[in-house]
Amino acid sequence: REKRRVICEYQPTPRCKRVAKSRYRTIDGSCNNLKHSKWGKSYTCYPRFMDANYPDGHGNDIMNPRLLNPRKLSNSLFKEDVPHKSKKHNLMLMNWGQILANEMTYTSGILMPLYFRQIEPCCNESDASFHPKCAPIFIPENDFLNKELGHSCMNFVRSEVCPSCKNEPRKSINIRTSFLDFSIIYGNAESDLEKTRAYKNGLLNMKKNFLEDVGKNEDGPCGVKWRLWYPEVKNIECFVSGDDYVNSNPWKAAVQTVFVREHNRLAKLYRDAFPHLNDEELFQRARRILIAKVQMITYNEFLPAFFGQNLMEEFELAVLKDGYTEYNEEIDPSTTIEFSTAAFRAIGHSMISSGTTRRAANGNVIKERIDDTWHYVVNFTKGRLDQYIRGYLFDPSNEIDMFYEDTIRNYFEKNFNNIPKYGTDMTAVDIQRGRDHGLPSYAQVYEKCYEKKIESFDDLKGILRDENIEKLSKTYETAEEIELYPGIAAEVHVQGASLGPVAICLWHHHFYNIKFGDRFYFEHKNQMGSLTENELKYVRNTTLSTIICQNGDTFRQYQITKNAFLLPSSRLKA
Ligand code: HEM
Repeated sequence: REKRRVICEYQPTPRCKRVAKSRYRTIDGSCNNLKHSKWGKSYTCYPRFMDANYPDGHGNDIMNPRLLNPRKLSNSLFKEDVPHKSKKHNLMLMNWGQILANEMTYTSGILMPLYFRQIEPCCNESDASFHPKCAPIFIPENDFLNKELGHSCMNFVRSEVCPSCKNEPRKSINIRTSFLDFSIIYGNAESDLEKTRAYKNGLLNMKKNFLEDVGKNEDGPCGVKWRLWYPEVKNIECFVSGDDYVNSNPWKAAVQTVFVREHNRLAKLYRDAFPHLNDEELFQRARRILIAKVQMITYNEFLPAFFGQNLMEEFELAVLKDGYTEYNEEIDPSTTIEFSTAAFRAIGHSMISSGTTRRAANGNVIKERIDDTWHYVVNFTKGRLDQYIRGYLFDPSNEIDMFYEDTIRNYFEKNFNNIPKYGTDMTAVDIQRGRDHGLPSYAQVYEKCYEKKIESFDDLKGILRDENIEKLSKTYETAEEIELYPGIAAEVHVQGASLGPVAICLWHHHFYNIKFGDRFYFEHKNQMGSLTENELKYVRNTTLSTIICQNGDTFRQYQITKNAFLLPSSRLKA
């Protein structure tokens, strides 16, 4: 019976008696909410903001004959005519977004097959016709990927189904905790701690100030995978952290390294002050403060760049100057599938720029295109940490709009598996993923958020940009059918914000819930893990730039803008 229950519920319900009085959060997010012990936990089914919208009602078949092929949509809606670089924000903002994305959401089954091609034959017609996990994206004959590079099909493997005993439409699994608990460093299962902790003085595992380079061991956690990706490179190195995705690119690995160093700096401070504390206590204390700092950066620096200060206040997302906030045990903090598959992704992916560099302290700029370094961190060697970070501080992110770089749309994963010029279109994949996950349409979400119906393309005036309404009216038969991902990318930004109305609604819903529905959120009072007034004051002084300064190799505070997400003014030297 127990086995049946596990399969039905996907995961058994954790019991909280043992941890209810702990001042530290569990590693897998369980028992954060003591009444609903699975809320926000890792390895749970994604809840939905709205009912599923599958053409067959269940999600076994995602083909909707009324919708265009995702690659055709990508070509007609997202093609970049001119580069749209931000004048205000740098790539560090994009990078923090990616860090948060990997932190709060990781859908089981999506990245492995995409990269490792475990189900390679999705593009083999005979297999595609019977393999239930395949939903390949066919490339039209007149498309240059087909005509010039000879690729007629893009691999697409559906995400894992979350087991359920209910007769309900298909759901997917979130491997991550939904909380901002820096599980990308600590992991989200007890077993992850074995690879991330040193089990000495509360420290995380480092080797010569880098994340542990276990990848050199071919049978180690990354050796096997990396050999599949880059068969031509011998003894490939990669980093080991709570999340394999640390190896997504060297810039992300550099920022994560800075935070691992910060954990160890905090552990050392605690050890100096309280030499009698054991390894476990030192580790948990450092982890508790590091997580608080990550939440501070997110709510005080990252989110205002998108909402603007007025909406931050109105939505109760702004960090208080003093005093405490209150936890609400009725709020479910779980990441919804709409937020992960469309709202956060559409915004983040439009900010990606391939104009990436690393920059030496003497001003030398080394161009290192992001599409050449995807999942290739071997260039991140000793002495280059500051260079990568400086690159992201000085290079602009792309504007949030409907133009996605060719790098993203045509050449994503181009050097995987040694296939020359292989091109995948991440935007087409994103659209197909929305269908895989049965997302509601843009109009359905708009109506739920604002209680107003969208019944014609005219109704979209002022909500979507005019030029985007024009493009969308040529690709969708009706305004009601516009999908959530393209709809969000097409929005007019609300005054004072960098997001449109539906993005704001879904971001607000998410970031409000993971603040007030997280018992350990750093500003909450009267909880087991609440910070003391002094601790809170200390954390409220945190900025990303101070963390970079304290943990980079040679950075000085004057070299970084106070808000590390803003492009430096001309008075600052590289
Ligand atoms: C270097 C930059 C980035 C790369 C290479 C990248 C790549 C990817 C890929 C390959 C996927 C999975 C696609 C699929 O099969 O469905 C994905 C998912 C996602 N991305 Fe990004 N991304 C980047 C930056 C960002 C940023 C800046 C954000 C947000 C601000 C973001 C948010 C997301 C989200 C929320 C998902 C869904 C995750 C999941 O469901 O597991 N990404 N990204």
